Amino acid sequence: MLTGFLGSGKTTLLNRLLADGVNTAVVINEFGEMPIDQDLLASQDLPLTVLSGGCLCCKVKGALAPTLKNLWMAWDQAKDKPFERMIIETSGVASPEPILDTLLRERWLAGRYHLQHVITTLAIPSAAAQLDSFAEARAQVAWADTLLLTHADLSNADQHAALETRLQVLAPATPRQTATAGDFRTASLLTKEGPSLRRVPAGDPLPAHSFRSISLHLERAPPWQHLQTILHELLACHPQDLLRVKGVVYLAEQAEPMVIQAAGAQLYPPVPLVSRAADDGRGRLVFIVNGDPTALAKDLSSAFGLLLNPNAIKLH
Ligand SMILES: Nc1nc2c(ncn2[C@@H]2O[C@H](COP(=O)(O)OP(=O)(O)OP(=O)(O)O)[C@@H](O)[C@H]2O)c(=O)[nH]1
Repeated sequence: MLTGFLGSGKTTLLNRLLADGVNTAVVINEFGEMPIDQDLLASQDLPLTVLSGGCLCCKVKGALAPTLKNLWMAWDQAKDKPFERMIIETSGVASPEPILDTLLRERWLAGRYHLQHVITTLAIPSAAAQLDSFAEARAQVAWADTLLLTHADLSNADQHAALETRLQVLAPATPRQTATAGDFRTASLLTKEGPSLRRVPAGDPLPAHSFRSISLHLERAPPWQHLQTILHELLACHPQDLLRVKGVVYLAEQAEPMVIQAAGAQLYPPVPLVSRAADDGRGRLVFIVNGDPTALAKDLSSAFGLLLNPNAIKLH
């Protein structure tokens, strides 16, 4: 299971893990109503289930057991086994407990699947602040078998030290690895076994999330400079509430669709999309917000203006 806060590098790690050629079934959980992650997978030719529009720990928790049962049935009945392992990528705001509760306590599943390893990604520049602010981020660290510290190339010594101080308190004994620019040593991650006896979650109901998502479709292709300016301004105006931007858009100067990503204050350069699961020729952007999303929705509407259809902005 891969977990870790918004934008910390789960999908990047997933792509690295999938590159080893082992047949893998993937279950991706996305908080946003409009899923993006499946388009970001380098390999599209695998058993893939996307559970979107909420977290596996709450809104879509009920979908996990049936999904895993269906995948197991397909595996069991196939002559040529379609996969040898499964990777579950949780949403960035999911608490791992209810997911582990399903995996470890559901008798049918626990008798057929073995939970090998829980990996939690933490982006060094932003993780200490996220751990201070969000119980979900602390739970992701608490349940990890391995902590993978990412974005080392964008971090400085102070950020590293601040995170180390927090981890010494939250998970002093959990092994850690550091990665630079997505250069994960995946072979050593995959051969690791989790604990032979696992702590079983208490199963208590969790407090409700404070997170919401906004999704929109772009009807026109903006030049990158225009889109970049809009996104920079939105990130600057909403430093506390706008946690993540993710999407696939068409740009005026580019034939192929481009992947757009921002996490915290960091806007990443757009990357051409290699292949796309479903292509309707329209750009899609998802914004994950902490707290009331109405102020951001208003700003999105005026910032994107003519690029949008009326009623194109959806709050969830
Ligand atoms: N510079 C740098 N960028 C990275 C690193 N790891 C990931 N990224 C970039 O960070 C952005 C977010 O990475 P993802 O792998 O999509 O993060 P995620 O945890 O899957 O995000 P969510 O699923 O939305 O929570 C992408 O633009 C990645 O290319 C890293 O170590 N260094």
